Amino acid sequence: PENVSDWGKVVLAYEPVWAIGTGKTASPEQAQEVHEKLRAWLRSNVSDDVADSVRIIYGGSVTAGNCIELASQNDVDGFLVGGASLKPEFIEIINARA
Ligand SMILES: O=C[C@H](O)COP(=O)(O)O
Repeated sequence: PENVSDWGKVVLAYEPVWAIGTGKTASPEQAQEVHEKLRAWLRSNVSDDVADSVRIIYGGSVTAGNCIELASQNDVDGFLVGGASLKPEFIEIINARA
């Protein structure tokens, strides 16, 4: 933590390996559970400020069809999009948290 001078520029991504490019997506509950634990780790090991400001994004078969529900989770701050970023539906994923 002491080696990072600006936590505002740090983005943490959670990507379950079984979800990358497979069409299998973590459920919103699964993603929330992991993101919440990552944020709790930051709170314990770094600071409240960092825990509250670091963006924790989810990656793994995000689509227009599942992005709204995933984005509705408290600790899901955005997405790391692979395959769907090459399709027109990408705009819907970009706007999922708008
Ligand atoms: O680089 C992107 C991530 O590995 C997720 O890829 P995906 O959205 O095709 O599963």
